[in-house]
Amino acid sequence: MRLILGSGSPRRLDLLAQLGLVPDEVRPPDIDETPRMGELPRPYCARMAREKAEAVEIAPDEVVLCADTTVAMGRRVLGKPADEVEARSFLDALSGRRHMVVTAIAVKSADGMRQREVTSAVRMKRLSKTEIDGYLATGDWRGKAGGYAIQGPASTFIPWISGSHSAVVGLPLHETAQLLSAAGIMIWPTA
Ligand SMILES: Cc1cn([C@H]2C[C@H](O)[C@@H](COP(=O)(O)OP(=O)(O)OP(=O)(O)O)O2)c(=O)[nH]c1=O
Repeated sequence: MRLILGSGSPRRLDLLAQLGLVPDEVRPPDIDETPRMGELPRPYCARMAREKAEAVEIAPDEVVLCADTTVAMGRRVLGKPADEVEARSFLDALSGRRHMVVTAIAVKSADGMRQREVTSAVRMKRLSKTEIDGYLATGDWRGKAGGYAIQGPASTFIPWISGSHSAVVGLPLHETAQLLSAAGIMIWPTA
């Protein structure tokens, strides 16, 4: 079986490497990521992962892995900020509060689609203007759901998480290994 990573996220490539997997090809999907009116974060995230997998063409001997990470403030979806102004508004909203990070994965092969989603709780300290200004200046918020990345300088803002660290970064490795194995990708090579 050939493994296709249906993602342009360098984080997902790195996380996959932690399973000892190097994709045979990377095929980033191009879909409309606009949430529907009133769509809640978890169903939105699951829909995104599924639509990404549906958008990637595969041959009968290929398995494609797609994922979506969404930050949820209550019923509100915080996606990737379009610009620094939006990133600041996200950080203002997250400051001093607990939020959820949902990552959904979808694995598609000739025998169908398998999906999982993982929700983690993350607490962010109360941020001062100096901290927000300083963090925005690093540019690390770009392309990150909610306008921060737990694996970068924003980790100094996060005293506590409950859930899966790899899921917050972009790919829940436990569930990813399960779905890929079920689809015929060998994780632990036999001698
Ligand atoms: C919350 C959080 C998100 N992120 C990243 C992971 C994802 O790359 C990104 C969320 O955007 P996604 O839409 O999930 O993914 P993407 O657009 O980067 O890539 P693709 O659709 O091609 O798979 O936010 C972090 O790196 N660290 C974090 O702590």
